[in-house]
Amino acid sequence: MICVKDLSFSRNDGVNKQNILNQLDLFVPAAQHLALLGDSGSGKTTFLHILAGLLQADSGSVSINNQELSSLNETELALYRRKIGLIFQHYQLLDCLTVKQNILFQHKLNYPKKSASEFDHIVDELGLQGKLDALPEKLSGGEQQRVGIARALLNKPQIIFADEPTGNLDRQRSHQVVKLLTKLCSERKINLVMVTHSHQLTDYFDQVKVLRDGHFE
Ligand SMILES: Nc1ncnc2c1ncn2[C@@H]1O[C@H](COP(=O)(O)OP(=O)(O)OP(=O)(O)O)[C@@H](O)[C@H]1O
Repeated sequence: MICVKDLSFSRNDGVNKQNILNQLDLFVPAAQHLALLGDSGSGKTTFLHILAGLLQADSGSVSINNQELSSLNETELALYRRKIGLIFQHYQLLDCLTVKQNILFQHKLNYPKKSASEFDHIVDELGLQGKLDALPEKLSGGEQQRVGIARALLNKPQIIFADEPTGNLDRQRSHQVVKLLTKLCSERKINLVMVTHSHQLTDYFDQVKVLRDGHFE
């Protein structure tokens, strides 16, 4: 569950102050999926980073599953970040590692002593069986993004934040990836927040918000 109240964020380069997000309110019930749209520069990534605990708001509150992010110290924030999944436009895979190693990488860092019990199942659902020993450069964009999704899901996140995960894919692949991502999140009751430029992809979501000039339309 995501609850945002009266959230504002600005950037200050020492000379000028730029208001980026102004008094935003948002409620996404547990397990629901939100699509976040808006023109380039409207603040979508900034908002996503605040929800993910990577940036701190100037004012207002962000509560994720009843945990107020501004009240967390650095250690608690690090623990919070372990419980979320991040998916990026440019996949952020490690070029020198195989698909299998990429999928397991974050899980190994977060939980060195735990086995990745869902590995086979997730790889199967994402159709990556035949690709496990390949390097990312040998994969298509859609396949690389499915690796990114597998890596995020393996940590059993409570929430997934996806920043334009289809930004590098054609229309057909975009639909395939978003359909799969929303299905897998629904089955696992994961909250999903996805930034996109595409209105055509919003049909897969419970809620759609559009950012304009720092406000929700
Ligand atoms: N590190 C930074 N330093 C200074 N300004 C920044 C920084 N990152 C973003 N901005 C500014 O904040 C505003 C919002 O940027 P943001 O990346 O959140 O927009 P966006 O809606 O995600 O854009 P896009 O769709 O192009 O990715 C923009 O005016 C941008 O120039």
